[in-house]
Amino acid sequence: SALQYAALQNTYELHETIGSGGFAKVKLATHLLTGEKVAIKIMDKKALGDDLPRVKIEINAMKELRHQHICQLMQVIETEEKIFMILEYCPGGELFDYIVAKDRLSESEARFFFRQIIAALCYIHSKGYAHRDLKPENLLLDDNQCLKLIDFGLCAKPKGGMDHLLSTCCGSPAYAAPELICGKNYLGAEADLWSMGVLLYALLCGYLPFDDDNINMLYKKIQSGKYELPSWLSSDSISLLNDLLQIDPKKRITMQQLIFHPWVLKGYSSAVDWQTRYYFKDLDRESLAEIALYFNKSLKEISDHIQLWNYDFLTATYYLLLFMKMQGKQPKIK
Ligand SMILES: CN(C)C[C@H]1CC[C@H](N2C(=O)N(C)Cc3cnc4ccc(-c5cc(Cl)c(O)c(Cl)c5)nc4c32)CC1
Repeated sequence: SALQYAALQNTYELHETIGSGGFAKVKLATHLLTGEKVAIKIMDKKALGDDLPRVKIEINAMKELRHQHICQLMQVIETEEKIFMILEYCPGGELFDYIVAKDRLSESEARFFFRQIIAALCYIHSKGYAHRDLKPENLLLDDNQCLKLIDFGLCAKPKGGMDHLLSTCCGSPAYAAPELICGKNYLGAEADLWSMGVLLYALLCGYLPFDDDNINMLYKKIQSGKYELPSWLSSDSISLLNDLLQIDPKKRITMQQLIFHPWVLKGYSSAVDWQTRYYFKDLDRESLAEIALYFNKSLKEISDHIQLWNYDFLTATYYLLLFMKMQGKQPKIK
């Protein structure tokens, strides 16, 4: 009811529900100061129960990750009952639906998207995170064919760094690496690379390499590492799939090799440019000035506040003005 969302009053105008994921509801909303659209993930703490830690993991991870192919977390609001995550809006919806609508993608379109997925994962791994739930449902499209990775509820940041073994068996079975489903300790990065192989297969074929209604049969198929090669796959695609879908994680291609793989380079003049394009060393003066003007504060006061990265309303306003500027719009407050 409207009362429940008092926390959003005068800052966001809520619109329709655009999706729901397990214990969350995602609503479209408008950030009133800028008029920009956002997605608000709304969770009820009681309903979350022992899933609450997953939400904290997702929030803490997303606060550290800033990248053109990761859905940006902009603000977090916590009340007695609710947690609200204000997120970058992705009007294009799920990559999953895009593939289904096209049946399957051409090799060049699959490459166009797969290079973006490589960039996102390469960046996440460089920050010491493994995603662990890679699948087309967790890759959204913005309004110019850019992919945005979402759902960091299962991500892991191993204490001892990325060469530290993980043990939790998680993620969606059809995308899970063999070493992960047979309960062995595994490396997050290696498991993500297997999932990228399953994802690439889904992009190129329009269906999954390993699939079965019976979970045990599914596990057997995954552990066999055998999958069908439809006639339309080029030999280059087959060789990359083979490199990614290696049962033995030590034989699986690494991220560093992947960004230079011939299939990934084909038709492009350069390797995958995976570094973040979001520059936060110094803050954007134009966006700061716009906020300072509106709140009648000094530039220094606003700059000092934004530098705290509290993920409050000012953080969201700053992110949205910055994104407006990156889209070539005037970063203006209404
Ligand atoms: C199948 N999933 C487990 C949930 C599903 C919920 C709706 C969502 N969505 C849609 O399904 N559109 C069709 C529109 C849409 C537009 N912008 C979005 C922006 C962010 C998110 C988002 C959702 C969740 Cl659960 C997150 O954890 C994060 Cl980090 C981000 N979802 C969006 C979203 C896609 C995913």
